[in-house]
Formats: sequence, C-alpha cells, structure tokens
Amino acid sequence: MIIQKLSLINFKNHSLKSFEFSPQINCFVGNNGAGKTNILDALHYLSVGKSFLGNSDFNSIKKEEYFFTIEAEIVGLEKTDILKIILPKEGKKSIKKNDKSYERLSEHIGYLPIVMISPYDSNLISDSGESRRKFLDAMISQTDSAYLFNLIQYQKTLQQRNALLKDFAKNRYFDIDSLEIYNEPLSKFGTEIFNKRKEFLTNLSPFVQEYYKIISGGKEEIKIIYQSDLEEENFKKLLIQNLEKDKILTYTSKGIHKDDLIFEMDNSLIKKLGSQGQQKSFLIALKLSQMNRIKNLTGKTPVLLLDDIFDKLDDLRVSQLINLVNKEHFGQIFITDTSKERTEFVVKKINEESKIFEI
Ligand SMILES: Nc1ncnc2c1ncn2[C@@H]1O[C@H](COP(=O)(O)OP(=O)(O)OP(=O)(O)O)[C@@H](O)[C@H]1O
Repeated sequence: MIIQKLSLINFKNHSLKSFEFSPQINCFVGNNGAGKTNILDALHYLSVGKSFLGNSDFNSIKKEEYFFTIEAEIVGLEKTDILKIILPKEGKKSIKKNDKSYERLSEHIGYLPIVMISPYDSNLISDSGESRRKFLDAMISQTDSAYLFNLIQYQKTLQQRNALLKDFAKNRYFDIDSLEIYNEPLSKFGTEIFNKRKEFLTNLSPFVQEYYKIISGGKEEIKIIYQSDLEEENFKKLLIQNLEKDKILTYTSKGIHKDDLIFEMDNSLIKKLGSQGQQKSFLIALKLSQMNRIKNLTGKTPVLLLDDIFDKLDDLRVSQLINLVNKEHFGQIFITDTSKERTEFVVKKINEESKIFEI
C-alpha cells in the first residue's frame, strides 16, 4: 500500500498541511519541535486509528481548535481509497474509507500496516516486562485474531481469580472448589498464548540476529530469550503448587502475565552493557524483523516510519542500514531528521525515488 497524498487540518501543531508523497522515500527535515514526528503520528493514525504515543485523541487536536481531520489517498494493487479520520472535540472519532464509516475500529486494522521505529522504542529495553509483553502481544495480534481472543479471555479470567483471592482474604474464608473453576480456563488460554509466543519468538529471533549483524557490521551478537513460568511446569500444576503463596499474596503469582523477554548482547544484558547506538541498532533489527513477518504473512509490505533514525548511529551503521533498506525493498519509507544536509547525503546513496519536505 502506498500513501499518495496526505492532508492535515488542526492536527497537533499543523493548522493546514498537504503533501504529495513519493511511492518510495519521503523525508521530513526541520528543527526540533517543528512537527516532523507529528506527521508520522498522523500516518500512524491512518493505520490503527490512534496516536503511537498512546495519548488521548484530544491531545492531537491543535490547541484552541475544535476538531482535527487527517485525510489520505491510499493506492493499493487494484484501487485507490480515500481514508478520512475526523475527531470533533465534542463527539466521537470517525474513520471512513471512501465515505463509509467503519462500525468497529478492529475492521480497519490490517488495511494499512505500518511499522514505526522511534526514539520512544527505547522504553522496550529500559521499562518493566509489561511493555515487552505489550509489544509482543501487539506483534502477534496484528496477524492472528485468535491470539487476541485468547489474550482477552485470559485477562478476564485472571481478574476474576484475583478478585476471588482478595475476597477470601477479606472475609477470612476459603473455598477451593470456587477457585478451581478459574484454573481450567486460565491454563487453557494461558497455554495457548505461551505456545504462540514461543513459536513466534523462535521464528522471529533469527531475523533479528541477521538484521543486527548487517547493521552492526557483524560487531556484536545479540540474543532474545523468552522467559516464562510455563517453561518449567504445565500451567495447571503451577496453579496448584502455588496455591498457598497466591492465598497470601491475594493474586495469581504464576502465569503468562509474568512472561518477559531478555535481550542480550554478547551474553550480557543489552539494558546494562549496550551503548545507546547498540540499543538503537537492536531495536531497528527487531522492528525490521516485525516488518518482514507482516510482509510474509499478509502479502502487504508495511509502510516504514523512521523517526530520528540517524541520531546515535555512527556512519558505519547508517550506511549498513541504507544498504539493508536498498537490498530488501522495504516499500514506502518516511524518515525524519533535523539535518537537511545529512538527509540529502543519505538519500543520494539510496537507489530509489525520494522527496524531501522542509517542515
Ligand atoms: N495539540 C497540539 N497543539 C499544538 N501544538 C502541539 C500539539 N501537540 C503537540 N504540539 C507541538 O508539536 C511540537 C512537537 O512536534 P514534533 O514532536 O513533531 O517535533 P519534531 O519536529 O519531531 O521535533 P524533534 O526534532 O525534536 O524530534 C511541540 O512544539 C508541541 O508543542
């Protein structure tokens, strides 16, 4: 899919802006705070109907205005569609394709896949396991609706089991039978999620390693390790073995809601030993692998958004990344950078049609 045209009205700091894009490389250059990332965020809205920052939609309406619109012409293999997102300050957000509203946002997901690489990704390395689980879940759900269903059911059941454990503690009472009602569905949904996560990471890891090797020029080796309670024992047994502990803690202490991903570089934690450039290279490799996976599973090449991509990368890594983009034909790409000269220099090396927009 190619984003051919984009018009913004009152979106963040942009009152009125229109662009006609190259089907290959598009760069936004300008000073800090000019609104380059905001344009990428508008493209992110077109893909999933919300900001990549996870903020409330109302923060995206330009200050002191009453609505925003994002309108785009999307060229597919067979036809061109008009996508329009309108958010009034008082009212509901609407997403329309060719003037027809979607009933549910989920019907739109997958129409225009986008992969974004941004400085905010560093949270994936530095934050708690929850952000890595969210990232993992988002990656798998993009192409697997059954996974999303299992995840929602698991979370509901977990909440109910935890509420019961709290209720027992509050009322100084315990009834094993009513607690065990939740063990069966929890282990069923949990085990399916565990198997999918394991399979997903087994398939993804070699790509991340390969991309990292290319970007770093073979300097370091990275590894992704999936850490789960279910590696040691089956889920039903775990729930039984940890019953006394759960009663004291008043929550379910074992399960896939405690899973984590360990990112290693040369057998040490990237979080501890990786420099900013090495961490960034790892995140780029991870996201490019995600992109590759979406492409293989859906047949659609995601649009690639590279926010502040050259910051913290040395010249070798920048040129390796460019070679990679050249070789793998990543489809339509949007890049932001503060330096026009650097962008022009980099773009010249890429063997594709490009446009540079000064913001
Ligand atoms: N709702 C809004 N209304 C008006 N301005 C906004 C709104 N939301 C964000 N902004 C402004 O947008 C600017 C940030 O834009 P953005 O992050 O796109 O900058 P950038 O060009 O990517 O900068 P950098 O080079 O520093 O990454 C800030 O000045 C911020 O105040």
